[in-house]
Order: sequence, then structure tokens, then C-alpha cells
Amino acid sequence: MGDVLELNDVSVRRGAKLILDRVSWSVDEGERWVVLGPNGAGKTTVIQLVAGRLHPTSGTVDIIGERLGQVDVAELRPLVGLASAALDQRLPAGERVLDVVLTASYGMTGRWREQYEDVDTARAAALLDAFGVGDLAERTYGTLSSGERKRVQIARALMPDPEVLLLDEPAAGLDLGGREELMGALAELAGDRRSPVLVLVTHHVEEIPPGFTHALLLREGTVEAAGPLEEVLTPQHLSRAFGLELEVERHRDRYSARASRAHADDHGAHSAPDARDARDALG
Ligand SMILES: Nc1ncnc2c1ncn2[C@@H]1O[C@H](COP(=O)(O)OP(=O)(O)OP(=O)(O)O)[C@@H](O)[C@H]1O
Repeated sequence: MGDVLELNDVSVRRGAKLILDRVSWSVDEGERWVVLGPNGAGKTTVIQLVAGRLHPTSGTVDIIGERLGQVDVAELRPLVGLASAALDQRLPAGERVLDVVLTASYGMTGRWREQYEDVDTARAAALLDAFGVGDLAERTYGTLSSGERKRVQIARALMPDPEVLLLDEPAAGLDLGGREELMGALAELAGDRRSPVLVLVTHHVEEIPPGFTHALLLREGTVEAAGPLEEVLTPQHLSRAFGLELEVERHRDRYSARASRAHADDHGAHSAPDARDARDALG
């Protein structure tokens, strides 16, 4: 099969600002991508393009073989599931959690008078179960914790059985336990070959779930690197993208990054005496 997502020489301009500058990127069947980069690098803009919610200023965007601008986006949207903070804000706080998931079948946020088949209700309940929030189905959405909401959002995005699932910063705002539980759920999703193509946006290499295969690293609206995870997550690429010298470690199937010792020491020379004393004491 051909490419699932394809950006070819894509630029996005807003007024004087060039948000994306000649970005090319190709995602194939079965791949699990992470889109990584510092604040303002253009990650959300890329997601908006491949979700069919934004048109490029120049270049072409192909989504499951259909070119943006030449296809009815209403037909395309059920094929691309999206979970993002912006979408979360549109979900009614008073809605029953099961309905938050069910309404995604119609691409709606908020139940009106539509009728659902039993099979739809069963699927929504099964998705909530799969993400460990089945027991919250009868609660109202506004009463959930942020970690519970994230799981419900992913269940909702999967409801129409999309070909692609886009997750914009799914771990943002979660505490350590919540993040690790979400990582487990996403790792399972990544490992299941029936899952759609996955694209996950994050600022942190620690938030890359096991099973993800590729990374797109952005810097100031351009591609710093793209390809298999281990080729992209090098100290060189990450240091350039984030603008400081970084060390990168891999522990089994998870990554971590921090300022390199030399960089930290260099900055430490300018830090308060107390901080230096404390470091000296610690050796
Ligand atoms: N409508 C707009 N007009 C002008 N600038 C915009 C507009 N939308 C986005 N930008 C700018 O484009 C840049 C990229 O934004 P984008 O949200 O894609 O970045 P991001 O990598 O997702 O950032 P973050 O990690 O902070 O969420 C930012 O500098 C942002 O201020």
C-alpha cells in the first residue's frame, strides 16, 4: 500500500510569519510516529494539516491517497482520529462519558437526537474498557481528572475506526503515575497490528511510548531529522532542535534526555554560590 500521509514541500504562512518552511514528510502503513520539537517548532500545525483542518500556503498534503483541497474534508475526517487539548475544550462538561465516545461516530461534540445502534454502544463501552476507564462510562465528562479525560479522548478518537490516530500531547499535564499508565496504554495500542497509523506529538523524549517506530523532529518550522527513532533521537539532532547540548539515554524501550554535563557545568559557573556549594557537597 502507498503512503498514508504525505507532505510534499509544504509551507504555512500566517501574515509575516512562516510557520512551516518547505516541510516534506511521509508516513506509511503500520508506522508509529512521534513528532518532536521545542515550543513553537510547528508540531501542532503539522497535525492540523494531516487532520485536514488546515490548508498549506504552498506544497501538497495527501491524506490516505486524497489530496487536501481536492477532496471533501467531511469525508476525510472520520478516517483521521484526533485527540487534542483544543478538542477537549469543545466537549460538554455535562455530557455522559459514554456519550462523549459515542458522538464521535457522527463527528459531533455533544449529543442531540441522533440514535445509536447497540453495536455502537457496545463498541464505545469496549473502547473505554480498553483504556481502563470503563467504570466511568456513566459519569459526566466534567467530573473526570485530566488523566481520565485523556484516556476518554483517545477512546473517542478511535470510535469511528480511523485509519490514522493523531494524539497532540496526550501526556501533557499528567502526574508521573498518570503519564506512566498512559504510556502503558499507548504501548499496547502501538503493539497491536490492528491499530491505525499513530502520530503522537510531544516535547519530551520521556513521553515516547514503547513500540513507536519513527520520529519527525522539527525546529523553527523546518525538519531537523525524520526517520527511524534510533536515527533521529541522537544527541546531535536533539541538541540542534532544542538549542542546547543534550545527552540522550535509552533504557530498554524508553528514552530520556538532559543537558550535557559540560553544558550544565558551564551554566553552573554563573549560578548562585549556594547552588554551587550544594553541588560540591554532593560531589
Ligand atoms: N494564526 C497564527 N498567526 C501567527 N502565528 C501563528 C499562528 N498560528 C501559529 N502561529 C505560530 O506558529 C508557530 C508554530 O506553532 P505551533 O502551534 O504549530 O507550534 P508547536 O510546535 O505545536 O508549539 P507548542 O509546543 O508550543 O505547542 C508558533 O510560533 C506560533 O506562535
